[in-house]
Amino acid sequence: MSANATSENEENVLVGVIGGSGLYHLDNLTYVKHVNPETPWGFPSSPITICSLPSGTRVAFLARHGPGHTISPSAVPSRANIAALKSLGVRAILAFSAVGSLREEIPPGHFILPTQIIDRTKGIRPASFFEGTSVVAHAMFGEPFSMKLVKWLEGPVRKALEDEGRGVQLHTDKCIVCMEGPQFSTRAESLMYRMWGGDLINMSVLPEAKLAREAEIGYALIATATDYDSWRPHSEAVTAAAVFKVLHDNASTSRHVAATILEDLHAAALDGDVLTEEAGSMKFSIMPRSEKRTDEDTAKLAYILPAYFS
Ligand SMILES: CSC[C@H]1O[C@H](OP(=O)(O)O)[C@H](O)[C@@H]1O
Ligand SMILES: Nc1ncnc2[nH]cnc12
Repeated sequence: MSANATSENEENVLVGVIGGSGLYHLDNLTYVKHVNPETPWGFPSSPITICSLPSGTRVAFLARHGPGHTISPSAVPSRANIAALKSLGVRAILAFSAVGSLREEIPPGHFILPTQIIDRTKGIRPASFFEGTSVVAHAMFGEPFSMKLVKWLEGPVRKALEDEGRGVQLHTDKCIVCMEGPQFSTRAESLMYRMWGGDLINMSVLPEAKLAREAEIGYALIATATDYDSWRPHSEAVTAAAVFKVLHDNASTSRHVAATILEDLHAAALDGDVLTEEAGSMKFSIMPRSEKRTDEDTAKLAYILPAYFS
């Protein structure tokens, strides 16, 4: 285990990609190597693949559920995933996720950049790096995604989808419900989420987005619709089989989008413009130092926030 994240930053990888269901590799990029950092929160879901873009720029790829999809959404080691990406120098995360649609106008196959989240996880997932330590922190989460990053993504993602030519449309400003799973929702729940203002549903965006915020990493989600969940009265409720039918095409389009936009995203992250909301955001979220803070906790938290815990 390393002392802190930045001292491990030999790769100088600024952008990390998290792949969800169906997206287990970015094999349209050049493979460089695998790394598997042990963090204070354990090992990530899978070894992280370092890939190279045509210019030589490196990006990191992590399969959320492991390469053979062996980790259920409730058991994803999100703290280790986010900490491991931070240890490589990652400052912006582009996460992909298969989602159910709660809106008629978002059919399976469409892509979405959500801007809000409703938390329907059940409190069984460790959701903070500060949990179990002697340090209390309250991160801002009113805007759960990095709005500058989301706004930046809109143009390049839309263009990449148009260039691909499969007619995949992009929706913006949507609200995603994150449920616990692993079972899908009942029809009553699905209808309730629509009444609450939910547009999409998945089992993965939390606590990933919260942990990225605590680690001061810009985080945006590209949601890829696979089904209409269970709210449509005359249609079958969602099944895994229905989801699998769409995963392959969605993954192929996701790889195309990633390959098309990552070079510019890396440049934007290097420039810093898309990440100004995150940089320094935890500084005033951490409660004042108490005499109860242990050296062990300080060292642990230095792994993700060396600026405040060294
Ligand atoms: C395979 S259907 C349910 C599963 O799909 C989504 O995974 P991911 O977000 O990693 O693409 C959803 O969150 C569930 O985990
Ligand atoms: N309907 C759904 N509910 C929750 N997670 C999903 N992932 C894909 N489709 C989903």
